[in-house]
Amino acid sequence: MKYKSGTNFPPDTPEQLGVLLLNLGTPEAPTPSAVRRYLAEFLNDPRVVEVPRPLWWVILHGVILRIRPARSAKAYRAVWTDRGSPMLEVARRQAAGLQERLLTRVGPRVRVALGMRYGQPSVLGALEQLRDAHVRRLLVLPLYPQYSATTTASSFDAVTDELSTWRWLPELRFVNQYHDEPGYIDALATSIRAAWATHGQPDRLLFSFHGTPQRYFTAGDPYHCHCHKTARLVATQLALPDDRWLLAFQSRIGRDEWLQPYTDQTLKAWAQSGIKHVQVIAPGFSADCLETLEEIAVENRDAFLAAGGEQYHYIPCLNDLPAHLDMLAGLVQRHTCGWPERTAGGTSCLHRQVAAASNQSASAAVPVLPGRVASGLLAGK
Ligand SMILES: C=CC1=C(C)c2cc3[nH]c(cc4nc(cc5[nH]c(cc1n2)c(C)c5CCC(=O)O)C(CCC(=O)O)=C4C)c(C)c3C=C
Ligand SMILES: [Fe+2]
Ligand SMILES: [Fe+2]
Repeated sequence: MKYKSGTNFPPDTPEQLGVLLLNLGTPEAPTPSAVRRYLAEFLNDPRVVEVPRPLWWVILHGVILRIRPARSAKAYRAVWTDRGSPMLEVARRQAAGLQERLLTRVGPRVRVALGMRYGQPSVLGALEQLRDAHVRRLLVLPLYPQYSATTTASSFDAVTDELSTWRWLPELRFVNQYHDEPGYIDALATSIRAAWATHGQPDRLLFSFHGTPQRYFTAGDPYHCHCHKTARLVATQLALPDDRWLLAFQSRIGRDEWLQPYTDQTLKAWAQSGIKHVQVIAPGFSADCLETLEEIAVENRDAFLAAGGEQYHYIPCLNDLPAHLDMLAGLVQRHTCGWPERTAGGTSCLHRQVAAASNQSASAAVPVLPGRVASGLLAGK
């Protein structure tokens, strides 16, 4: 048969709400061969590298995949732990923490699965896991606060490519971005305040975001604007004067112009101009990874100190901080709002049942719907 099916369920099997948590992915090992496999998949994605395919194939296989894997593997070795790649380890904790919160807030019929856009655990495996748990409504949540076609849209492609091979599709919703979500801004501001409490206020705070080629921005990608809005909202919440912070873009690859200013050049210029104490936060990364733990926390630190800087502090990503997971759970609740649930007796809109339940109890507190997926109905926590 052309289209795939999952397990058959008896007619009264309760349906589940599924949350597919996605992140970029990471190599399986910090070795040149594993990194080559990872980069071959990642850099072959037309959302990431918008260059005509035949030309890109020659550059990728003829040059990049011959040189970069060994260099990147060395960097990966510097951040690898006994538990593997930091990004994957954090992602597992994020998925478990989100599952736990949703079980409490939403009810027993909600499943969280983790998928990586490139590598393992795969998007395919995560979708199959949810399908086999009888998920009939699926919320896809890519862990990229700022929308970019290179990341967010690429996650969408991976999900829909797989779903296009299925016979019975779930209902589908997709979180596009959460760059100005109040809980996210609060969590970032809280992390920065904690760094100030430990190290004092720096001369400058740098918000460093992963870069993208400038031409993607010119072509209409909103990523640059989302990054700026995130940084501005955090700075406003901290009441930081404009001359005490800046936004910059890191991780540039190749010779094309990428979004500016560049993180490494900015830090070096600051040190050379006599700025002694900086703190760097990377709000676009939902989990610490190679780009934060090696590039920001080691490489850029060394460069800043070598250029005359004296104090350099990297403020970790939100990772599995309770405030981060609470924000993600709230986001899931809001984005699943109004989803009706199919019950044994037919389809019923839980909105109406919640309204009825809260009419009965004047407190209108979080309504308890035993045995049902109250999913988005309990929006706003
Ligand atoms: C070549 C183009 C790349 C674009 C465009 C790009 C955008 C982009 N990436 C992230 C997040 C991450 N990128 C990470 C690693 C990484 N990124 C690229 C290339 C592009 N990224 C490469 C080749 C690599 C691999 C490492 C290397 O060889 O330098 C990671 C870390 C993954 C890990 O295993 O820890 C993250 C996270 C975003 C958010 C983004 C656009 C907005
Ligand atoms: Fe990247
Ligand atoms: Fe990098």
